[in-house]
Amino acid sequence: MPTEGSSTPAAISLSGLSKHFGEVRAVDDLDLQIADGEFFSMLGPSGSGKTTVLRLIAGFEKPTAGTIVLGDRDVTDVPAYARDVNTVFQDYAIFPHMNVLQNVEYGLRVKKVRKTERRRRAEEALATVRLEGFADRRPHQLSGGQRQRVALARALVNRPRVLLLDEPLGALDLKLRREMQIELKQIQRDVGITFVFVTHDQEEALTMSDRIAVFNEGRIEQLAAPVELYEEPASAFVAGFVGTSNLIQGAVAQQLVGREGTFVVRPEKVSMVAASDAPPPGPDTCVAPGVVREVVYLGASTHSVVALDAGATLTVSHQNSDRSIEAALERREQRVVLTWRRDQLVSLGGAAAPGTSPMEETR
Ligand SMILES: Nc1ncnc2c1ncn2[C@@H]1O[C@H](COP(=O)(O)OP(=O)(O)OP(=O)(O)O)[C@@H](O)[C@H]1O
Repeated sequence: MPTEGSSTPAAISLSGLSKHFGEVRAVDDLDLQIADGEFFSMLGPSGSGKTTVLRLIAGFEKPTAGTIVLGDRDVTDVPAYARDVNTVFQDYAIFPHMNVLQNVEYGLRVKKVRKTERRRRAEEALATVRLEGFADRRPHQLSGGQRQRVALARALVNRPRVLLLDEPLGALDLKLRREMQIELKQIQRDVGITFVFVTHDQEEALTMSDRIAVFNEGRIEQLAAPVELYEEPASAFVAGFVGTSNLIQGAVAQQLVGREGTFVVRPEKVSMVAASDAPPPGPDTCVAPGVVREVVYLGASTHSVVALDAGATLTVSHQNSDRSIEAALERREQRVVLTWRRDQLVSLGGAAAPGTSPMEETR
């Protein structure tokens, strides 16, 4: 999977890629390599340029500058239909008047593949997406998740080198979406095709990806494996976009951490205790008294938002496997003490995170 030092060429290489729409720099001087067989996600807020990158790779847009190489072929000036990629969109794009099998066969028919071969490959693709037995159904007789699988089979049947997926699960309800995330990852592993997946849902990206690029204003803020992205965010923007972040900066950092800078500590790394149980601050431990402002019960976990006497507001998360331990403290206006290990602080350079309030972040 990794590109560096590998002898196989990257599935996709973007160099100095830009796309401007008038004044808007939708994609701004992007360099990116995606490895063969990788499940790669582009994550970012609305308008950050993810879809435009996907459309440039597909050939639906012409770059303002830069090159696009698929494998060892420069396709920058190659039209969309002649590129070895397929795209799956959120809105399925399957033909309502054809049954499932005809839908899946369609691309092969256009390419004039012989009937027996066509049938064999379509049935294989339907098996891959676990839709055997649905060949004769019409799209309106399928659930949303099944329709999305037909769209996926339609793309896979062409055996593209690269599959581009633009928020393909966006129209599904949360439960189905979670199931499809796991399934999509399994299918990708089975077929071994490079998947480039666009989403603004950080949990979805963390669940499925080998690597994730976090986009902000047409540029990549950080490119890393899910664990690294979450545990070691490179900027306040990434910390704020991936997971719930607690920022400690300015005078508060000076007081709680003992030095200047901007720091992040994740909510599940912070403990909330009664003042009488608080440890003394030490070289390894940060200790911060405060008042509980909000309590958000989320089923498996509870988030408490605590206004620290030092000035910052932090979110604390704990699992509800043992409700007795912290439940007594989870009351608004309760005085508490927050503690965390100093080595669980991530030190950040740069500017502050986007202005989400702690309550928005917990939901
Ligand atoms: N055809 C177009 N004409 C003008 N501006 C465009 C066009 N397509 C995209 N843009 C602009 O380019 C920027 C990036 O858009 P893009 O769709 O790539 O973002 P995105 O990260 O995919 O957002 P979303 O998650 O909402 O789809 C936005 O400011 C958008 O308004």
